[in-house]
Amino acid sequence: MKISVVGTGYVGSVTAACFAELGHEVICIDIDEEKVQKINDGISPIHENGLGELLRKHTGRSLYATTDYQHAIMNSDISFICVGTPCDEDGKIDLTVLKKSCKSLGSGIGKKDRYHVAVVKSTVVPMTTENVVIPLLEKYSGKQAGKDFGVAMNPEFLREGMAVYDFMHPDKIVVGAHDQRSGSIVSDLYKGIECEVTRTNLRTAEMIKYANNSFLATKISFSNEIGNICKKMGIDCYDVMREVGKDFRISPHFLNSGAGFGGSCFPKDVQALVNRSMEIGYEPSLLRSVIELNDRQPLKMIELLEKKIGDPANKRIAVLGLAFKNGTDDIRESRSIPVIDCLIRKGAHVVAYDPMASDNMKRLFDNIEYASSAARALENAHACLLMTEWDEFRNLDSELAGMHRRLVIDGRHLIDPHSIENEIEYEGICW
Ligand SMILES: NC(=O)c1ccc[n+]([C@@H]2O[C@H](COP(=O)([O-])OP(=O)(O)OC[C@H]3O[C@@H](n4cnc5c(N)ncnc54)[C@H](O)[C@@H]3O)[C@@H](O)[C@H]2O)c1
Ligand SMILES: O=c1ccn([C@@H]2O[C@H](COP(=O)(O)OP(=O)(O)O[C@H]3O[C@H](CO)[C@@H](O)[C@H](O)[C@H]3O)[C@@H](O)[C@H]2O)c(=O)[nH]1
Repeated sequence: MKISVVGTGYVGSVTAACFAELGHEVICIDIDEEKVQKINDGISPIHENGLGELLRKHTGRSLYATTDYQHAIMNSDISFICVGTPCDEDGKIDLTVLKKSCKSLGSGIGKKDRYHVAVVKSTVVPMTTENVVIPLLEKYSGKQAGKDFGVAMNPEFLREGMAVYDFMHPDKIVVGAHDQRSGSIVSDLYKGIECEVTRTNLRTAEMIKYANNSFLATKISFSNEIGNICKKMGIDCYDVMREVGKDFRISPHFLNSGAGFGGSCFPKDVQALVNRSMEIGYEPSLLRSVIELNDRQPLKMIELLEKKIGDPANKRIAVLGLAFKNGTDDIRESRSIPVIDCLIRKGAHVVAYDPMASDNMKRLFDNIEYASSAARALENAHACLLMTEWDEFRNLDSELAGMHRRLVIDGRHLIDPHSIENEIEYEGICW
């Protein structure tokens, strides 16, 4: 099939490259000329395992990028909308970019005499496709959804760092459709991937994505709550959760207590669902607590630090890990951000290190020191805060020797407390 992908950020570039790998012809559309150029040069616009290889393999053959919506729509049969859907200041989903892309897509569909299917892949709160996307497409195309063009909603469940693998080996493929014909066209695109396609309606597909992310975020906040209670009683919560996870009804995944969840999805998606629930007259008290606990959790790192060293003012504090998780340079909603912010306000001298994300963090904090290695960051530091689950932080040893005080506060349970040598003081956020 001939596919166009609108928005070639994280999800868009992975979707485009993976559909090309499945044998489809793909045109990427973006308003960012730099991204378009990168894709046409076979360079990945984001840091993601395996994506560069796929783009090098398919660019110039079955895949290219353009800023020209009209050209892309004319030369494809299906368009996947993969633009960002952030939250505004009140936590409400911000559909500005989605609406703009629907306007351009609608105009393109209006000028076409062949059937075209518009597919929402962006995460949107339930009923957005029905109440916002379809009316805009109809308005700007002058055509009728279901009759002249098709509409579907196909949420994406990939994880950053594992995005290509997740796209090609999904647990589920969900296709919500306005009409049978669009649903079948979208489902057929996934032939070649070993996974059953679940067919449903538009709003159910939208809700599956929010329920999925909210449940995973709830598992993390639940584990953090148990971890905080365990810490107060001297119980090892990691021993506890390991046993809890053996229950097949629970599973061992996403039970790792720590400094909380970050990233471009969980925080904004749970928040958007809370907001949408309030709009329809339901108070989502559990989801609110999930967010509140997650907001408080990183500040526990500071509480532990102050308990150990007192006022951090003028003390050199090493923050190891800036990315929101390992395997990515993405710092969106990273739990390091509130920690660094708080340390700066308290007058500490912050020295940060991350194997990938320092350049991104420099755009947010240009008033802290950035080190080129963990060892450099730790030189003469009064404490080390471990914030991201990078493997290289699991075996810190000689690096700790240069510290002024060998105090490690572990926000990700990276170091086995039982393996700690005598001269190192260790505090786990939940241990
Ligand atoms: N990042 C993830 O891991 C992930 C996973 C699953 C779902 N999602 C969802 O997918 C959507 C996209 O997320 P993302 O992280 O890929 O976003 P992103 O910000 O990385 O990418 C969005 C892209 O859209 C482009 N864009 C902006 N305006 C445009 C327009 N008018 N026309 C065409 N392109 C335009 C931007 O230049 C950018 O390249 C969101 O709804 C998100 O919630 C993200
Ligand atoms: O036991 C755990 C597991 C994760 N995390 C944290 O949770 C956050 C998110 O991790 P992860 O889910 O691996 O990353 P994302 O790439 O944000 O992926 C999530 O968000 C995507 C966007 O919606 C979804 O598509 C994915 O299915 C969903 O896992 C990170 O800060 C992790 O440090 C924990 O604190 N404890």
